[in-house]
Amino acid sequence: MTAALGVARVTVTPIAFPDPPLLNSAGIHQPWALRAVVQVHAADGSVGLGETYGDAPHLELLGRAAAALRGLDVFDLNGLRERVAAAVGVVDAPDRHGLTGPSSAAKTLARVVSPFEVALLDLQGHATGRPVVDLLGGRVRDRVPFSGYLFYKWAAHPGAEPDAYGEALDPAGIVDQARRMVQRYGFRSLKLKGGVFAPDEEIAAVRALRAAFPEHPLRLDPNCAWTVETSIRVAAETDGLLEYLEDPTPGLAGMAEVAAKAPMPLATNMCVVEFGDLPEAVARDSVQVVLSDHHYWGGLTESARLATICRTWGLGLSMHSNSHLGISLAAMVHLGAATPNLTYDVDTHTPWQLGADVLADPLAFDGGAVAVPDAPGLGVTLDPDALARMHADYLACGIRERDDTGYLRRFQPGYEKKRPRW
Ligand SMILES: O=C([O-])C(=O)C[C@H](O)[C@@H](O)C(=O)[O-]
Ligand SMILES: [Mg+2]
Repeated sequence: MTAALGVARVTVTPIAFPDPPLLNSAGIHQPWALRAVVQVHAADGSVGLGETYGDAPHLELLGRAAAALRGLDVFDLNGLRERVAAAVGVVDAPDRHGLTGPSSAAKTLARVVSPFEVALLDLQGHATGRPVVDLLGGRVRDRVPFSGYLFYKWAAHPGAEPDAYGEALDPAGIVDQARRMVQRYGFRSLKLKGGVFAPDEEIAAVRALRAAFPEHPLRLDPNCAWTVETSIRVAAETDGLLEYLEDPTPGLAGMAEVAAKAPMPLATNMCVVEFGDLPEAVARDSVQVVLSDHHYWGGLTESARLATICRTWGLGLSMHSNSHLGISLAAMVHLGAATPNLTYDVDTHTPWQLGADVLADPLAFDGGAVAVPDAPGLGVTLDPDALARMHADYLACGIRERDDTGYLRRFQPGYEKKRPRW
């Protein structure tokens, strides 16, 4: 038997990168998105990478976990979970925007474990000479398909220069954005982030997308901005237009009421957000598609277990995404490639990072898909200069917690986050 490979030390580096003014049901993205890069250094000098949220309360918990990992065998993922659970304790650290649904101690713990688990898998890959996809069960596809993620947005943050995508505040703006995104990345399905304008305006945008892209499967996600009644009405009016309707209304009970009448499947990354949510969701038939997200489901191996549960209960499966960089994209690609029942194209914010990355060799999109790397581990390499620059941006930007609502309130003082709003 080969000797265990122990963790020598762990670093967690908070970083920031420019984020366009994207609107959602919580408000608007701030000028900087926060992330944290985890580097797990093994005793043989190899380094595993992970990426996660960079909000201050989360960073504090990451620090506690990082301090507890010395000597852990990089193959001992159960040991990782035990150590992190002991270091973190029972803590519930919700995010302010609420775009990933309710928080709990179990979900908080899963969020803290995740980047370390990805980094250990990266290390396992380096130790064995195998890509992470092989450690997750082997590849069932060579390319992972993504959907183009469309947002209502301002042309620029107030006082700043417009970004490359410009303004999108009506159906024509959304169609124009979709054209640019499809042209540049080749996406073959499209998701509109809704919950920003009154439902009829968003239905009009979906109709305009259908007219401009007759072959692209479409999705609409208002992040729980609608009542049950509004959701049922919108579902009826978008019959035949959407491959799924994502999180129209809050909660498993409300979603079940909508699902009973909606002509299309309902998807969620807001009401099934941890394993404990699944029994009720299945019993009520609240959702037909689960959007996993390794950042809050506890990492890649736990997300693969979620996929098995979805298959058992006949649930569709895809992946949720919020602002992320290339380490997370690589992790999503390996997971997507190892998941037989990935039934829909995966979400990604990659176009919205406008080229920023911490990697020397970010994975590229071709025909809307990303080829699964063959190199050992995640198959990506950190760019230490980029990391240092983005850490300096973190120190200088002054943002310590994502707050879409507070930022919008600066420009629209009466703005309130309401779920449901309509
Ligand atoms: O429900 C979703 O798809 C998201 O929450 C995705 C992103 O978080 C997005 O809404 C955002 O960041 O504004
Ligand atoms: Mg969603």
